Amino acid sequence: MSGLHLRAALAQRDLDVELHVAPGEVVALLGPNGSGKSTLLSLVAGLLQPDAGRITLDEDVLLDTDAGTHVPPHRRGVVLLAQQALLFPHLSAADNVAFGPRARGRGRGAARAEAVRWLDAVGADGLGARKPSELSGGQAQRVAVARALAAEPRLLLLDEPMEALDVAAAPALRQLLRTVLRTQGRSALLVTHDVLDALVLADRVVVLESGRVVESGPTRDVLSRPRSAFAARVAGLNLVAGTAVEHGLRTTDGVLVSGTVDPACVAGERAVAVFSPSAVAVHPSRPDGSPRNAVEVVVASVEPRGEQVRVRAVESGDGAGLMADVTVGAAAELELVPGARAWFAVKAAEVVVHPG
Ligand SMILES: Nc1ncnc2c1ncn2[C@@H]1O[C@H](COP(=O)(O)OP(=O)(O)OP(=O)(O)O)[C@@H](O)[C@H]1O
Repeated sequence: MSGLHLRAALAQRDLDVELHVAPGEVVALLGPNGSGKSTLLSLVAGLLQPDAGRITLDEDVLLDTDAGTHVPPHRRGVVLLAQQALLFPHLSAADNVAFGPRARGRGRGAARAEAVRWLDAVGADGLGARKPSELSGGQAQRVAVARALAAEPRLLLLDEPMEALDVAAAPALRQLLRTVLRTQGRSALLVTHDVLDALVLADRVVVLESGRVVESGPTRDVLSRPRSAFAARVAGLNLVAGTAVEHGLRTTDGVLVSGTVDPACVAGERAVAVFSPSAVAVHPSRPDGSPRNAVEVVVASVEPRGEQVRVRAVESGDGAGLMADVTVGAAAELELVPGARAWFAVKAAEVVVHPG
């Protein structure tokens, strides 16, 4: 058995969960407030004890309530990166990062050298001499990431690491985490409220509701075809997979989807185009005029959603499974019923292409 295996029940938090993170896998935990996401991370980190359960990481038993095993947090080989950077206030940034290597028995010089390397890797070079009180929120979070990674955890626990950052700083940290998690094949369990974090960082999504796993699967499947109420609420986005090209992506069927390309995309590598169903216009025939992404679809279903109706395309062809939100009037006028043909169009400005 390898990777993380967890089975835990904690009545006080109404939690009863089984979870697996494979070696090198990044799993995003999604769920409403109070669904138990942070509690789960605390159990893995060893900050909380379940009433009953067993947690193993690779060949090590971290917890076994039957056998009375409880490995303390600092000997679990896991690191928890919280919303707030939680750096040691009296140590410089470099000493904060060197703390992990020192704890692993590295000499002062070697630990320092590792700290410099990690600060460099997270784009915080030049900040090593500063105390945490002299860092901005974004800088402190970068240093915290460096400190977490320098500890060489077997599993990285991320509790909404982007939450405390302003909107301007979040994309840079997201990209940094992506680079680190992908290139180094790190295993991680990521708690997030943000679909984009899950999409960009995670291989798999696990949805918690009321302390139970209600859905799990590859990120794109869960986000594009959500089965749980929560996933449907947070996701419900159109996702089109393909390969990044200069101004968008190309699907495996050769269809070009134009959009704004995230700078983290590399041409020729896997990417996913994301756009909201409300950005999709529906036409009876091929729309002309401004350059748009347009595809002919066969309507699979038409479901009321408040003031609007959601039109879903059949699961085959170029526009497989795409969704469009239109007014009730438009749906009637266009005679959008299952089996009908229609054109879905979305402006390039409404499409964002992310690494996939
Ligand atoms: N320190 C605590 N003491 C007692 N109960 C707690 C404590 N922290 C959380 N809980 C309860 O445990 C349950 C799970 O909470 P938890 O914080 O794990 O949820 P979460 O999914 O991380 O929520 P959020 O998205 O709001 O951070 C909730 O019912 C919550 O009220």
